[in-house]
Amino acid sequence: MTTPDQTAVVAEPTPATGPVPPAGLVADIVVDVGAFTVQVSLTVTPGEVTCVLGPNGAGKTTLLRALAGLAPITSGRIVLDGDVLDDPAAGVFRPAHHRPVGVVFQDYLLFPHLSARDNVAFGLRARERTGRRRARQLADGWLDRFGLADHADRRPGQLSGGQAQRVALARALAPAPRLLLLDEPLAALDVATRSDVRAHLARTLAASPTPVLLVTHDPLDAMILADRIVILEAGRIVQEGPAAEVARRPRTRYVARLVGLNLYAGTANGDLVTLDGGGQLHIPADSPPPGPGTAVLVAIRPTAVALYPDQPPQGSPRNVLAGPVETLEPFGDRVRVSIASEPPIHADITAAALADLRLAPGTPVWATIKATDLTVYPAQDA
Ligand SMILES: Nc1ncnc2c1ncn2[C@@H]1O[C@H](COP(=O)(O)OP(=O)(O)OP(=O)(O)O)[C@@H](O)[C@H]1O
Repeated sequence: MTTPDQTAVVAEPTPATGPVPPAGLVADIVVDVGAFTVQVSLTVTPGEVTCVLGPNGAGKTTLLRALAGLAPITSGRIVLDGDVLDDPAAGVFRPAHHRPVGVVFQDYLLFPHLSARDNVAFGLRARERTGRRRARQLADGWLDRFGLADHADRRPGQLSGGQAQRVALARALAPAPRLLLLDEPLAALDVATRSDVRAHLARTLAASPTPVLLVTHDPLDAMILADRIVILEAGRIVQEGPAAEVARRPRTRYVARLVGLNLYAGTANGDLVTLDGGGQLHIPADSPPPGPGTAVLVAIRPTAVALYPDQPPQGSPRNVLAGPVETLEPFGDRVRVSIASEPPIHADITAAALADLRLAPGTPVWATIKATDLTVYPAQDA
């Protein structure tokens, strides 16, 4: 029950405030470079790491350059923590050096004539107007945190690739940017260094409240570093979501290849899907059947595909495909066999199975997949 005293407290008028702008990045932009157009709508919230994945020429770098203020947008708006950085219709354009945005490109772009300390201090002095002495002290703190205290006096040419990458990250983070943009930050590193630096990057980004947009070609980077994945193809976002969801239900062939799945588009009728590219697949009868004529995607893990040298006996509710082996490639601890069947399919088999089957390009082979190993989902987002 409410006493009169409590009512008086609750009834105290609160000052009117305007709507609180969303924190983090909100971008809805069109960018034209030559004949190519990037058109995306994107948000990144504080503390979130979003990875942008896409094939060569998809527009990933163009997107990052626009957000950094290094390329003008044609139309739309870029808003960071409620501050409008770009809005050509309103005549707003905040130049790159006045944006609270940290940028790390794959070739680091460290100043070759400056020590690691002065490279990091440069970022602080440029953005924060920090005095030289103070900037160097702060830079030493960052280098220490990144395990580089002993390398502060070295120039970039005296650092390994991994160390230089950490200096670049320290330089970008030191001025406390409100958005961090990373363009293929691990691409220039050799395989061994890459996994160390990836682990360091994962720890650093997880501990940072700064929203991060990271461009990569490498699905492993995305799976390890990202809270959310955005797939860019031909300048458009074709899929976005948590990494596990994107991996489980790819919406394009590019994504399916990226996460190592077979993917087919087709039309469902009961428990049979007629594929757009030719062929049919039996889908699980017990799953809720898509309505007749529904456009669906069917995903199959290559490890769920069993191979036989001869036609397997009929009977069980399996899909049976036949065709010659097209290619054989090592894939992790298995061998990926691509078969020119209808539809074409990839199977991942062990080296022992490969030896048993005596497969080579051109060998005829039968592939079976249980209906229960097919994942079926609507081709359009619900
Ligand atoms: N300054 C420019 N003038 C004309 N076209 C450009 C310019 N910059 C980029 N492009 C074109 O825009 C498209 C997207 O390029 P962008 O570098 O953004 O792709 P990307 O996804 O980063 O590719 P990659 O993975 O190969 O680095 C490409 O077709 C490229 O040729």
